[in-house]
Amino acid sequence: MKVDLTVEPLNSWIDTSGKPLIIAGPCSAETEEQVVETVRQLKALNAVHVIRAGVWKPRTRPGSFEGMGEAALPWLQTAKAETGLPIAVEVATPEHIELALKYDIDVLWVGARTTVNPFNVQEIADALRGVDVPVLIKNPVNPDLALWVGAFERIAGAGITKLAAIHRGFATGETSKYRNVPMWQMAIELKSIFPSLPIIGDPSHMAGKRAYLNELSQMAMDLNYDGLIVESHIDPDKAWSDAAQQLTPTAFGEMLDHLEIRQVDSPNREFQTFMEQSRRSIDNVDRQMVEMLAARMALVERLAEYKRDNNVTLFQPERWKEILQTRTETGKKLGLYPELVEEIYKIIHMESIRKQTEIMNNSTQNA
Ligand SMILES: O=C(O)C(=O)C[C@]1(C(=O)O)C=C[C@@H](O)C=C1
Repeated sequence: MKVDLTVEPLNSWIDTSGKPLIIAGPCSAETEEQVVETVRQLKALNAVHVIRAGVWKPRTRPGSFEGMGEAALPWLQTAKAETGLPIAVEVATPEHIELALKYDIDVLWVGARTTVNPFNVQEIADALRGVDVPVLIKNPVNPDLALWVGAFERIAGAGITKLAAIHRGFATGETSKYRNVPMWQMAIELKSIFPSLPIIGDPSHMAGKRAYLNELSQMAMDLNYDGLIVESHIDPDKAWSDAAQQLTPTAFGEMLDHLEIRQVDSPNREFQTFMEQSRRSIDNVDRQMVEMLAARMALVERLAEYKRDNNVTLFQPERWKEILQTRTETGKKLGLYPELVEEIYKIIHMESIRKQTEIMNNSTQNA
């Protein structure tokens, strides 16, 4: 999938002095005092560029706190007037957009529960036509890259060019220590489809618990993300939503201090030569791996023709079991994770079955 998107670089609409963009603020705006005090403390860190606050909260089940709605917007205006920090809120309907713009909200984000629904995203896109506002789009709740891509196409189609993605992790149904499984490869794939699209990590929603915020933020930085969006509350344990994953502004500042921000490259000559040589060696190994794969496939093809002529099924459970066991054992002895070898062999085996099916079906047609 290769698509074109017009994206203005982040630094054209927000000055971060070359540092990663830091967005922070409470999960929900609860009271004027809570909003203003949180924003004051975040401003004092001297590291936050944009304030986030949930005003309309999509909740899985009715009956829980669904946000203060329009009443909270003047509090955000007060916090902005006092600190000079721009404000971001989540919008899910055309009415939210109208109200957010009426109260001078600077940045809008589309939530994970909205990105899943193309009708909803299109309504938002239509409401944004003719408006020049930065829009951040969270990944859909489920790991469906096309929905995320489609949301960008719809919003960009309405003329929005100040765009960024928020990677908040996915509900996969698997058990994980995280609330939402990061699936980092989804963001990497999005970035290869839209190379100029900035990606912002949302460790709060991935983690679900503040204990995991450090490691997830570091991972996002190591993957060269353009920024972080983190939930911070003056009294997290008393927060009306997402209490377990919010940090006090002070704890958030400490976390930021401990983050290692690495550079994409180094001008050091020795480093450059070493990288150059290592990459040539990797190229060599990779070529051999691909040649080996092709050699294996050629063997499978011959074997499939024999199976076809002798009327034998292509899937051989006992042999497959033996392959998985022996290959993961060999890998383990060489220091490879068994899961890695297993995943690679599952793909190879499926391709082998696909190729054999093709050969068998061809015979039926030719017969
Ligand atoms: O050994 C076979 O019978 C094959 O068809 C080859 C192969 C493989 O790719 O290694 C493919 C399918 C079977 O389930 C087991 C193994």
